[in-house]
Amino acid sequence: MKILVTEKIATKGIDAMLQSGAIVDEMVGINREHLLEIIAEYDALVVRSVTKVDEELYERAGNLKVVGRAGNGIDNIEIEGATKRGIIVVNTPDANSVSAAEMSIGLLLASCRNITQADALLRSKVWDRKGFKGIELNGKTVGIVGLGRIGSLVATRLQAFGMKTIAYDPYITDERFKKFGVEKKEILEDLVRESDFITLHTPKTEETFGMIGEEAFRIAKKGIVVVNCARGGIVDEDALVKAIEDGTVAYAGIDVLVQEPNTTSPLLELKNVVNTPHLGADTVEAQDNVGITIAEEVISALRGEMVPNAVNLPTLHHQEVDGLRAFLKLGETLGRLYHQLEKEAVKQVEVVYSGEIAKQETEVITLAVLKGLFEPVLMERVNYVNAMLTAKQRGVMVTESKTTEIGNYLNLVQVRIITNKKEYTYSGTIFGKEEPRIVEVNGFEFDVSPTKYMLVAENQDQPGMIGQIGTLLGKRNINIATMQVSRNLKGKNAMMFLTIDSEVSKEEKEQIKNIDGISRIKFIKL
Ligand SMILES: NC(=O)C1=CN([C@@H]2O[C@H](COP(=O)(O)OP(=O)(O)OC[C@H]3O[C@@H](n4cnc5c(N)ncnc54)[C@H](O)[C@@H]3O)[C@@H](O)[C@H]2O)C=CC1
Ligand SMILES: O=C(O)C(=O)COP(=O)(O)O
Repeated sequence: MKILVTEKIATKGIDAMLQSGAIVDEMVGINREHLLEIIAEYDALVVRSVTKVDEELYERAGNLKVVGRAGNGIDNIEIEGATKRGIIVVNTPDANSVSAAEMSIGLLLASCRNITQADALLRSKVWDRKGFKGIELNGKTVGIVGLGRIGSLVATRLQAFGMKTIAYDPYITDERFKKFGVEKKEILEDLVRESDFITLHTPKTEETFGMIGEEAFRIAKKGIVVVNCARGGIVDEDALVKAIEDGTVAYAGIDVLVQEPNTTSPLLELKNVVNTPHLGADTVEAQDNVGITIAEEVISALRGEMVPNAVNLPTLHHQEVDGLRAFLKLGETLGRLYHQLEKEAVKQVEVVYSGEIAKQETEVITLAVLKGLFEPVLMERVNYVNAMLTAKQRGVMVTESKTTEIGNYLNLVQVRIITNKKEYTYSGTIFGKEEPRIVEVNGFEFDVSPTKYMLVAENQDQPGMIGQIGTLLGKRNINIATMQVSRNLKGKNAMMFLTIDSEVSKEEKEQIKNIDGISRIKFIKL
């Protein structure tokens, strides 16, 4: 495993990657041309907010499997290109939230109490207490745009300063507003009109870019304070400069700019703005946390394990991932069974979840089914990241259905594969905590612990069949671990499911096929 790190991350993070046996090349500040030249050598790339991870880079990165963003915002990473190629993108969304929230409050206080200006004057040997009269937070209204991880931390902290907290975030529930004691504003304009302070905590998206601009400053109270510790451009920089010059904005605290690095922004010239060079996440605690977390995630992702913070996978929490591991294995096994047993083009895949499992977030199990279904037959890499996209590209309709009713099993996952000719079904369950079992194939019931080598035979339900196959395998020194027979209608068809300890040669397969009464035999290798 070769990992390239292009931006400074904590030593603890690098050590964690090395301890896992990976080769880690730290090339902090590597230039673009050099990066494009060498990226093909690497399995994983670890970046912060500076390195652009885009189509051009993916085109050159033939071995890349994981992009690790040591931090939160992923606006420097093109997700679609990664998804298409099955490259998993992971980040550490929680690891630096507290630091970013504290920085936002720091900027707010520093700007409205003229702390940096006063400090600069005193350093120039002038003791002057005039001209620095600030404003208090107590009793004022702060408008928080985006009540996510950081916005909510800012809210509860500013409440301790005696501030009224209002927020605009149309994408979260009323319960979340209540939980944090924040008054909900249905429209941004209302928030802008009522706020004495506005602090931004949204991601940079088409919708949020420039959301605080000329129009907002036209309706804002005179003398407001604006803090942007989220992403450059969420507050329109030109409009902000104008609003500061005409007195609408009394103070601003700015940690992020559209163009970074940047030493020429007009905001740097304005005395009532406190500017910092994107330092929101720069604390010992946040960086240690980010470094260790990203190392663990990148290593897990390289090992093909589920990572809770994968950006291009369904959102899962740590406990959920742990609880689903056995189901992922089961889903993949059921998907694989189809292609080893049948050859017809798949039109539709329906995954039916019954019992306890139906209460959980099952999307990722469906991805495991698709991974199992497509991976063995496609040249390109198919994994959790691009399995759904692969299905779409192949015109395969994927549906999920759920019932919490418990039948014969506490949990049941049934995969229905529909082709132009017929429907095939494969069902499985989890026994105990971790043990996947195949319990049904095309209407025949079993209880099979899947193993690497298996043999499935369809035969006439007549005496002597089991004996003949058993004798033949025995003669060839192929040990049968388990053998089960299931029949649908007495005297008609039966299906045999054998788990065996070793592979079966071509010649042996032919011999079994020739046994009288066997209509079909398939060898399965998981
Ligand atoms: N300056 C720095 O060093 C740091 C900056 N950040 C940035 O802080 C920002 C917030 O991060 P988190 O709180 O972790 O994100 P989050 O995803 O937890 O929260 C963002 C919130 O914004 C809301 N939102 C999205 N579009 C919106 C819209 N159009 N109008 C109103 N609300 C909208 C979402 O519903 C969500 O609740 C991000 O831009 C992130 O990149 C994060 C860490 C450090
Ligand atoms: O985590 C984030 O979103 C940040 O903005 C921090 O960026 P950085 O890792 O300090 O370049």
